[in-house]
Amino acid sequence: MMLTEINFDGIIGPSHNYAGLSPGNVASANNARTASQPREAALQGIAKMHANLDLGLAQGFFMPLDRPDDRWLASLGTNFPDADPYLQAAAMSASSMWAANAATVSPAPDSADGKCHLTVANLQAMAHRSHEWPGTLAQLKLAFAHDAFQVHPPVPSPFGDEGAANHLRLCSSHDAPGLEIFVYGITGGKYPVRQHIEASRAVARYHRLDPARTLFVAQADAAIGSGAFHNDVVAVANENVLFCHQLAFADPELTYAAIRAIMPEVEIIEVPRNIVSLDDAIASYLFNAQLVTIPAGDGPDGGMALIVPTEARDNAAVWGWLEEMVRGNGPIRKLVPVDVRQSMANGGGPACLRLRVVADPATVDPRFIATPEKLDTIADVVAKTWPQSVSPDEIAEPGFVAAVHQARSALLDALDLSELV
Ligand SMILES: NCCC[C@H](NC(=O)CCC(=O)O)C(=O)O
Repeated sequence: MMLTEINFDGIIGPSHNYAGLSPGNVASANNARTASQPREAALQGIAKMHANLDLGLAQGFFMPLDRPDDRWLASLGTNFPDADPYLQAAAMSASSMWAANAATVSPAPDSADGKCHLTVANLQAMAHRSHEWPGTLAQLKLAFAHDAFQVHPPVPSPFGDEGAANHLRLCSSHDAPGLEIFVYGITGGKYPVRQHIEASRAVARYHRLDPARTLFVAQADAAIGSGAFHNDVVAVANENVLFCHQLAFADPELTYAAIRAIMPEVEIIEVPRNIVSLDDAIASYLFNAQLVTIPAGDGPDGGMALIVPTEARDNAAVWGWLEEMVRGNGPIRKLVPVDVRQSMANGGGPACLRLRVVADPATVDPRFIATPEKLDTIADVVAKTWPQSVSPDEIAEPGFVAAVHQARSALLDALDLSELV
Protein backbone atom coordinates (compact mmCIF):
# COMPACT_ATOMS: atom_id res chain seq x y z
CA MET A 1 0.00 0.00 0.00
CA MET A 2 1.68 3.16 -1.25
CA LEU A 3 0.12 6.22 0.33
CA THR A 4 0.66 9.36 -1.74
CA GLU A 5 -0.84 12.82 -1.65
CA ILE A 6 -3.15 13.21 -4.63
CA ASN A 7 -4.48 16.67 -5.47
CA PHE A 8 -7.97 16.51 -6.94
CA ASP A 9 -8.81 19.74 -8.77
CA GLY A 10 -12.35 20.82 -9.46
CA ILE A 11 -12.67 21.30 -13.22
CA ILE A 12 -14.01 24.81 -13.69
CA GLY A 13 -17.55 24.43 -14.95
CA PRO A 14 -19.10 25.95 -18.09
CA SER A 15 -21.38 28.22 -16.02
CA HIS A 16 -18.47 30.05 -14.28
CA ASN A 17 -19.71 33.59 -13.66
CA TYR A 18 -19.29 36.60 -11.39
CA ALA A 19 -22.58 37.14 -9.57
CA GLY A 20 -21.11 38.53 -6.33
CA LEU A 21 -22.73 35.85 -4.22
CA SER A 22 -20.21 35.58 -1.37
CA PRO A 23 -20.31 38.36 1.21
CA GLY A 24 -16.97 38.44 3.04
CA ASN A 25 -15.13 37.31 -0.10
CA VAL A 26 -13.49 40.52 -1.30
CA ALA A 27 -12.70 39.36 -4.83
CA SER A 28 -16.24 38.07 -5.41
CA ALA A 29 -17.64 41.44 -4.30
CA ASN A 30 -15.13 43.47 -6.32
CA ASN A 31 -15.81 41.57 -9.55
CA ALA A 32 -19.55 41.24 -9.08
CA ARG A 33 -21.54 41.72 -12.27
CA THR A 34 -18.54 41.74 -14.59
CA ALA A 35 -18.25 39.28 -17.50
CA SER A 36 -16.44 35.99 -16.93
CA GLN A 37 -14.64 33.72 -19.39
CA PRO A 38 -15.64 30.11 -18.59
CA ARG A 39 -13.48 28.57 -21.33
CA GLU A 40 -10.35 30.47 -20.37
CA ALA A 41 -11.07 29.73 -16.69
CA ALA A 42 -11.22 25.98 -17.27
CA LEU A 43 -8.11 26.03 -19.46
CA GLN A 44 -6.22 27.87 -16.70
CA GLY A 45 -7.21 25.14 -14.25
CA ILE A 46 -6.14 22.40 -16.67
CA ALA A 47 -2.78 24.12 -17.22
CA LYS A 48 -2.24 24.13 -13.45
CA MET A 49 -2.90 20.38 -13.34
CA HIS A 50 -0.47 19.80 -16.23
CA ALA A 51 2.18 21.82 -14.38
CA ASN A 52 1.65 19.72 -11.25
CA LEU A 53 2.09 16.50 -13.24
CA ASP A 54 5.31 18.00 -14.61
CA LEU A 55 6.49 18.51 -11.02
CA GLY A 56 6.04 14.77 -10.50
CA LEU A 57 2.91 15.13 -8.35
CA ALA A 58 -0.10 12.80 -8.36
CA GLN A 59 -3.14 14.59 -9.77
CA GLY A 60 -6.84 13.87 -9.97
CA PHE A 61 -9.94 15.87 -10.86
CA PHE A 62 -13.65 16.20 -10.14
CA MET A 63 -16.37 16.89 -12.67
CA PRO A 64 -18.38 20.13 -12.59
CA LEU A 65 -21.84 19.63 -11.07
CA ASP A 66 -25.04 19.79 -13.10
CA ARG A 67 -26.11 23.42 -13.33
CA PRO A 68 -28.58 25.02 -12.96
CA ASP A 69 -29.49 22.85 -9.99
CA ASP A 70 -33.12 22.13 -10.85
CA ARG A 71 -33.63 19.81 -7.88
CA TRP A 72 -32.63 22.56 -5.48
CA LEU A 73 -34.95 25.04 -7.18
CA ALA A 74 -37.78 22.48 -7.05
CA SER A 75 -37.16 22.09 -3.31
CA LEU A 76 -37.71 25.86 -3.09
CA GLY A 77 -41.01 25.56 -4.94
CA THR A 78 -39.77 27.07 -8.18
CA ASN A 79 -37.89 26.32 -11.40
CA PHE A 80 -35.13 28.05 -13.32
CA PRO A 81 -37.20 30.20 -15.71
CA ASP A 82 -39.56 31.35 -12.93
CA ALA A 83 -36.99 31.90 -10.20
CA ASP A 84 -35.88 35.42 -9.26
CA PRO A 85 -32.44 36.54 -10.48
CA TYR A 86 -30.78 35.85 -7.14
CA LEU A 87 -31.98 32.23 -7.04
CA GLN A 88 -31.12 31.83 -10.71
CA ALA A 89 -27.55 32.94 -10.03
CA ALA A 90 -27.32 30.73 -6.94
CA ALA A 91 -28.59 27.72 -8.91
CA MET A 92 -26.18 28.40 -11.79
CA SER A 93 -22.98 28.89 -9.76
CA ALA A 94 -19.93 26.88 -10.81
CA SER A 95 -18.67 27.08 -7.23
CA SER A 96 -17.93 23.35 -6.93
CA MET A 97 -14.69 24.17 -8.77
CA TRP A 98 -13.27 25.05 -5.33
CA ALA A 99 -12.64 21.46 -4.33
CA ALA A 100 -10.96 22.47 -1.06
CA ASN A 101 -14.53 23.03 0.11
CA ALA A 102 -15.82 19.68 -1.14
CA ALA A 103 -14.93 17.70 1.97
CA THR A 104 -12.61 17.31 4.93
CA VAL A 105 -10.17 14.45 4.48
CA SER A 106 -8.41 12.43 7.18
CA PRO A 107 -5.93 9.95 5.72
CA ALA A 108 -5.86 6.35 6.93
CA PRO A 109 -2.87 6.69 9.30
CA ASP A 110 -4.83 9.26 11.37
CA SER A 111 -7.93 7.16 11.92
CA ALA A 112 -8.59 4.45 14.51
CA ASP A 113 -10.05 2.19 11.82
CA GLY A 114 -7.22 2.64 9.31
CA LYS A 115 -9.52 4.03 6.61
CA CYS A 116 -9.25 7.31 4.76
CA HIS A 117 -12.32 9.30 5.83
CA LEU A 118 -14.00 12.06 3.83
CA THR A 119 -16.89 14.16 5.15
CA VAL A 120 -18.73 16.19 2.54
CA ALA A 121 -19.00 19.86 3.52
CA ASN A 122 -22.50 21.28 3.98
CA LEU A 123 -21.39 24.79 2.90
CA GLN A 124 -24.53 26.13 4.46
CA ALA A 125 -23.30 29.69 5.05
CA MET A 126 -23.83 30.67 1.39
CA ALA A 127 -27.02 29.84 -0.49
CA HIS A 128 -25.23 29.21 -3.79
CA ARG A 129 -22.89 26.69 -2.13
CA SER A 130 -25.40 25.06 0.22
CA HIS A 131 -26.75 22.83 -2.57
CA GLU A 132 -23.38 21.51 -3.77
CA TRP A 133 -23.22 18.65 -1.31
CA PRO A 134 -25.61 16.08 -2.89
CA GLY A 135 -23.71 16.23 -6.21
CA THR A 136 -20.37 16.20 -4.43
CA LEU A 137 -21.39 13.27 -2.24
CA ALA A 138 -22.42 11.24 -5.29
CA GLN A 139 -19.10 11.98 -6.97
CA LEU A 140 -16.96 11.18 -3.92
CA LYS A 141 -18.85 7.91 -3.44
CA LEU A 142 -17.95 6.97 -6.99
CA ALA A 143 -14.31 8.11 -6.90
CA PHE A 144 -13.66 6.61 -3.46
CA ALA A 145 -15.83 3.50 -3.58
CA HIS A 146 -12.97 1.20 -2.52
CA ASP A 147 -13.16 -0.01 1.08
CA ALA A 148 -9.93 1.86 1.86
CA PHE A 149 -12.25 4.87 2.16
CA GLN A 150 -15.29 5.91 4.10
CA VAL A 151 -17.32 8.80 2.71
CA HIS A 152 -19.63 10.52 5.21
CA PRO A 153 -22.68 12.68 4.49
CA PRO A 154 -22.51 16.28 5.73
CA VAL A 155 -22.78 17.54 9.30
CA PRO A 156 -26.41 18.53 9.94
CA SER A 157 -27.72 22.05 10.22
CA PRO A 158 -27.18 24.55 11.81
CA PHE A 159 -23.46 23.85 12.09
CA GLY A 160 -21.58 25.27 9.12
CA ASP A 161 -18.79 23.20 7.61
CA GLU A 162 -16.61 24.32 4.69
CA GLY A 163 -14.33 21.30 4.42
CA ALA A 164 -10.58 21.14 3.96
CA ALA A 165 -10.23 24.92 3.57
CA ASN A 166 -10.40 25.12 7.38
CA HIS A 167 -8.29 22.07 8.10
CA LEU A 168 -4.51 21.65 8.35
CA ARG A 169 -2.59 18.42 8.61
CA LEU A 170 0.98 18.21 9.89
CA CYS A 171 3.00 14.98 9.75
CA SER A 172 6.55 13.73 9.37
CA SER A 173 5.58 12.24 6.00
CA HIS A 174 2.19 11.83 4.36
CA ASP A 175 1.98 8.12 5.18
CA ALA A 176 2.71 8.65 8.91
CA PRO A 177 0.09 9.57 11.56
CA GLY A 178 -0.60 13.28 11.45
CA LEU A 179 -1.68 16.12 13.69
CA GLU A 180 -5.00 17.41 12.40
CA ILE A 181 -5.90 21.03 13.10
CA PHE A 182 -9.48 22.21 12.64
CA VAL A 183 -9.78 25.98 12.36
CA TYR A 184 -13.12 27.59 13.17
CA GLY A 185 -14.48 31.12 13.32
CA ILE A 186 -16.00 32.86 16.30
CA THR A 187 -17.06 36.21 14.85
CA GLY A 188 -16.17 37.73 11.53
CA GLY A 189 -17.14 41.28 12.39
CA LYS A 190 -19.22 42.48 9.47
CA TYR A 191 -18.85 39.16 7.67
CA PRO A 192 -20.43 35.75 8.26
CA VAL A 193 -18.48 33.02 10.02
CA ARG A 194 -18.54 29.92 7.85
CA GLN A 195 -16.86 27.23 9.95
CA HIS A 196 -18.43 26.34 13.28
CA ILE A 197 -16.55 24.48 16.00
CA GLU A 198 -19.44 22.03 16.50
CA ALA A 199 -19.13 20.99 12.86
CA SER A 200 -15.36 20.54 13.19
CA ARG A 201 -15.80 18.42 16.31
CA ALA A 202 -18.39 16.24 14.56
CA VAL A 203 -16.05 15.67 11.61
CA ALA A 204 -13.22 14.68 13.97
CA ARG A 205 -15.58 12.15 15.61
CA TYR A 206 -16.78 10.72 12.28
CA HIS A 207 -13.14 10.30 11.25
CA ARG A 208 -12.22 8.52 14.49
CA LEU A 209 -9.24 10.79 15.09
CA ASP A 210 -7.00 10.43 18.11
CA PRO A 211 -7.93 13.33 20.44
CA ALA A 212 -4.27 13.56 21.49
CA ARG A 213 -3.36 14.45 17.89
CA THR A 214 -6.28 16.74 17.09
CA LEU A 215 -6.51 20.48 17.75
CA PHE A 216 -9.38 22.93 17.42
CA VAL A 217 -8.08 26.44 16.87
CA ALA A 218 -9.96 29.71 16.50
CA GLN A 219 -9.28 31.85 13.46
CA ALA A 220 -8.48 35.52 14.16
CA ASP A 221 -11.56 37.72 13.88
CA ALA A 222 -9.35 40.30 12.15
CA ALA A 223 -8.52 37.79 9.42
CA ILE A 224 -12.18 36.96 8.71
CA GLY A 225 -13.07 40.66 8.95
CA SER A 226 -10.40 41.50 6.34
CA GLY A 227 -11.67 38.90 3.88
CA ALA A 228 -10.07 35.61 4.96
CA PHE A 229 -13.44 33.83 4.79
CA HIS A 230 -11.58 30.50 4.90
CA ASN A 231 -8.42 29.81 6.91
CA ASP A 232 -6.65 28.65 3.74
CA VAL A 233 -6.46 32.30 2.71
CA VAL A 234 -3.98 32.90 5.56
CA ALA A 235 -2.34 29.51 6.28
CA VAL A 236 -1.19 26.32 4.56
CA ALA A 237 0.57 23.21 5.87
CA ASN A 238 2.51 20.38 4.32
CA GLU A 239 4.31 17.58 6.17
CA ASN A 240 6.22 19.27 9.03
CA VAL A 241 5.80 22.85 7.71
CA LEU A 242 3.15 25.38 8.68
CA PHE A 243 3.27 28.56 6.57
CA CYS A 244 0.95 31.25 7.92
CA HIS A 245 0.32 34.92 8.46
CA GLN A 246 0.97 36.41 11.87
CA LEU A 247 -2.73 37.25 12.15
CA ALA A 248 -4.11 33.90 10.99
CA PHE A 249 -5.03 32.53 14.41
CA ALA A 250 -6.85 34.20 17.30
CA ASP A 251 -3.99 33.35 19.68
CA PRO A 252 -0.89 32.58 17.61
CA GLU A 253 1.49 31.87 20.51
CA LEU A 254 -0.90 29.45 22.18
CA THR A 255 -1.59 27.78 18.83
CA TYR A 256 2.10 27.33 18.00
CA ALA A 257 2.82 26.04 21.53
CA ALA A 258 0.00 23.49 21.28
CA ILE A 259 1.33 22.31 17.90
CA ARG A 260 4.92 22.07 19.18
CA ALA A 261 3.80 20.08 22.22
CA ILE A 262 2.42 17.37 19.92
CA MET A 263 4.93 17.74 17.11
CA PRO A 264 8.25 19.19 18.30
CA GLU A 265 9.80 18.87 14.82
CA VAL A 266 7.30 21.30 13.25
CA GLU A 267 8.73 24.25 11.28
CA ILE A 268 6.47 27.28 11.57
CA ILE A 269 7.11 29.96 8.96
CA GLU A 270 5.16 33.00 10.09
CA VAL A 271 4.95 36.04 7.82
CA PRO A 272 4.98 39.21 9.93
CA ARG A 273 2.19 41.72 9.50
CA ASN A 274 4.61 44.63 9.16
CA ILE A 275 6.11 43.05 6.03
CA VAL A 276 2.95 41.60 4.46
CA SER A 277 -0.25 43.22 5.72
CA LEU A 278 -3.44 41.20 5.98
CA ASP A 279 -4.80 43.23 3.06
CA ASP A 280 -1.78 42.33 0.90
CA ALA A 281 -2.05 38.69 1.95
CA ILE A 282 -5.71 38.61 0.95
CA ALA A 283 -5.24 40.53 -2.31
CA SER A 284 -2.26 38.38 -3.39
CA TYR A 285 -3.39 35.02 -1.94
CA LEU A 286 0.21 34.01 -1.17
CA PHE A 287 -1.05 31.57 1.47
CA ASN A 288 -3.71 30.14 -0.82
CA ALA A 289 -0.83 28.24 -2.32
CA GLN A 290 -0.24 24.56 -2.86
CA LEU A 291 2.65 23.70 -0.56
CA VAL A 292 3.90 20.43 -2.00
CA THR A 293 6.77 18.02 -1.52
CA ILE A 294 8.68 17.55 -4.73
CA PRO A 295 9.24 13.80 -5.19
CA ALA A 296 12.86 12.78 -4.56
CA GLY A 297 14.93 12.87 -7.71
CA ASP A 298 12.43 15.06 -9.56
CA GLY A 299 12.94 18.39 -7.86
CA PRO A 300 15.61 21.00 -8.47
CA ASP A 301 17.18 20.02 -5.16
CA GLY A 302 14.32 18.21 -3.44
CA GLY A 303 12.40 20.02 -0.74
CA MET A 304 9.07 21.76 -1.04
CA ALA A 305 7.57 24.02 -3.67
CA LEU A 306 5.00 26.74 -3.14
CA ILE A 307 2.56 26.98 -6.05
CA VAL A 308 1.28 30.54 -5.83
CA PRO A 309 -1.12 32.58 -7.96
CA THR A 310 0.59 35.07 -10.30
CA GLU A 311 -1.06 37.78 -8.19
CA ALA A 312 1.54 36.99 -5.50
CA ARG A 313 4.35 37.70 -7.98
CA ASP A 314 2.70 40.97 -8.95
CA ASN A 315 2.73 42.29 -5.37
CA ALA A 316 6.19 43.75 -4.59
CA ALA A 317 6.00 43.30 -0.78
CA VAL A 318 4.78 39.73 -1.10
CA TRP A 319 7.16 38.65 -3.85
CA GLY A 320 10.15 40.29 -2.14
CA TRP A 321 9.41 38.35 1.05
CA LEU A 322 8.87 35.07 -0.80
CA GLU A 323 12.08 35.41 -2.81
CA GLU A 324 14.07 36.07 0.32
CA MET A 325 12.48 33.06 2.00
CA VAL A 326 13.43 30.63 -0.78
CA ARG A 327 17.00 32.01 -0.82
CA GLY A 328 17.32 31.10 2.87
CA ASN A 329 17.99 27.63 4.11
CA GLY A 330 14.35 26.77 4.83
CA PRO A 331 12.24 23.85 3.68
CA ILE A 332 10.51 25.77 0.85
CA ARG A 333 12.94 25.84 -2.07
CA LYS A 334 10.95 26.80 -5.10
CA LEU A 335 8.18 29.23 -6.08
CA VAL A 336 5.86 28.23 -8.92
CA PRO A 337 3.50 31.02 -10.05
CA VAL A 338 0.38 29.81 -11.86
CA ASP A 339 -2.24 31.84 -13.72
CA VAL A 340 -5.68 31.07 -12.30
CA ARG A 341 -6.96 34.64 -12.65
CA GLN A 342 -10.50 33.65 -13.63
CA SER A 343 -10.93 31.71 -10.40
CA MET A 344 -9.01 34.31 -8.38
CA ALA A 345 -11.53 36.94 -9.45
CA ASN A 346 -14.11 34.96 -7.47
CA GLY A 347 -11.78 34.51 -4.48
CA GLY A 348 -10.38 31.06 -5.31
CA GLY A 349 -6.61 30.53 -5.61
CA PRO A 350 -4.51 27.44 -6.41
CA ALA A 351 -5.26 25.86 -3.01
CA CYS A 352 -9.01 26.47 -3.22
CA LEU A 353 -9.13 24.59 -6.50
CA ARG A 354 -7.82 21.32 -5.06
CA LEU A 355 -8.74 18.70 -2.49
CA ARG A 356 -5.81 16.79 -1.05
CA VAL A 357 -6.36 13.09 -0.51
CA VAL A 358 -3.56 10.94 0.89
CA ALA A 359 -4.26 7.47 -0.45
CA ASP A 360 -2.95 4.67 -2.61
CA PRO A 361 -3.79 5.86 -6.16
CA ALA A 362 -4.61 2.24 -7.04
CA THR A 363 -7.63 2.43 -4.69
CA VAL A 364 -9.15 5.46 -6.47
CA ASP A 365 -11.51 5.02 -9.43
CA PRO A 366 -9.04 5.55 -12.31
CA ARG A 367 -11.51 7.74 -14.20
CA PHE A 368 -10.71 10.52 -11.72
CA ILE A 369 -6.93 10.25 -12.04
CA ALA A 370 -5.16 12.66 -14.40
CA THR A 371 -2.62 11.79 -17.05
CA PRO A 372 -1.22 14.27 -19.59
CA GLU A 373 -3.31 12.61 -22.31
CA LYS A 374 -6.51 12.80 -20.28
CA LEU A 375 -5.90 16.46 -19.49
CA ASP A 376 -5.51 17.07 -23.23
CA THR A 377 -8.84 15.32 -23.82
CA ILE A 378 -10.49 17.55 -21.21
CA ALA A 379 -8.89 20.66 -22.72
CA ASP A 380 -10.18 19.62 -26.12
CA VAL A 381 -13.77 19.28 -24.87
CA VAL A 382 -13.48 22.61 -23.05
CA ALA A 383 -12.11 24.37 -26.13
CA LYS A 384 -14.99 23.04 -28.22
CA THR A 385 -17.94 23.37 -25.82
CA TRP A 386 -17.32 25.77 -22.90
CA PRO A 387 -18.89 29.22 -23.38
CA GLN A 388 -16.28 31.86 -24.08
CA SER A 389 -17.78 34.70 -22.11
CA VAL A 390 -20.87 35.40 -20.04
CA SER A 391 -22.14 38.34 -18.06
CA PRO A 392 -24.43 37.78 -15.05
CA ASP A 393 -27.36 39.23 -17.05
CA GLU A 394 -26.99 36.47 -19.62
CA ILE A 395 -26.88 33.41 -17.34
CA ALA A 396 -30.66 32.93 -17.46
CA GLU A 397 -30.86 32.95 -21.26
CA PRO A 398 -32.14 29.63 -22.63
CA GLY A 399 -29.25 29.47 -25.10
CA PHE A 400 -26.71 29.72 -22.28
CA VAL A 401 -28.50 27.12 -20.17
CA ALA A 402 -28.50 24.72 -23.12
CA ALA A 403 -24.80 25.38 -23.79
CA VAL A 404 -23.93 24.65 -20.14
CA HIS A 405 -25.80 21.34 -20.25
CA GLN A 406 -24.23 20.31 -23.54
CA ALA A 407 -20.73 21.20 -22.40
CA ARG A 408 -20.91 19.16 -19.21
CA SER A 409 -22.47 16.17 -21.00
CA ALA A 410 -19.68 16.24 -23.58
CA LEU A 411 -17.09 16.11 -20.80
CA LEU A 412 -18.83 13.29 -18.91
CA ASP A 413 -19.04 11.33 -22.17
CA ALA A 414 -15.38 11.89 -22.99
CA LEU A 415 -14.32 10.61 -19.56
CA ASP A 416 -16.81 7.72 -19.37
CA LEU A 417 -18.49 9.36 -16.37
CA SER A 418 -22.02 9.73 -17.72
CA GLU A 419 -23.40 7.93 -14.68
CA LEU A 420 -22.86 11.23 -12.80
CA VAL A 421 -26.16 12.83 -13.64
N1 LIG B 1 -12.24 28.51 -1.41
C1 LIG B 1 -12.59 29.56 -2.29
C2 LIG B 1 -14.05 29.71 -2.38
C3 LIG B 1 -14.49 30.88 -3.20
C4 LIG B 1 -15.98 30.98 -3.29
N2 LIG B 1 -16.39 32.02 -4.21
C5 LIG B 1 -17.65 32.13 -4.60
O1 LIG B 1 -18.50 31.34 -4.27
C6 LIG B 1 -18.01 33.29 -5.52
C7 LIG B 1 -19.28 33.05 -6.28
C8 LIG B 1 -19.84 34.30 -6.92
O2 LIG B 1 -19.74 35.36 -6.33
O3 LIG B 1 -20.39 34.16 -8.02
C9 LIG B 1 -16.60 31.21 -1.92
O4 LIG B 1 -16.69 32.37 -1.50
O5 LIG B 1 -16.94 30.23 -1.26
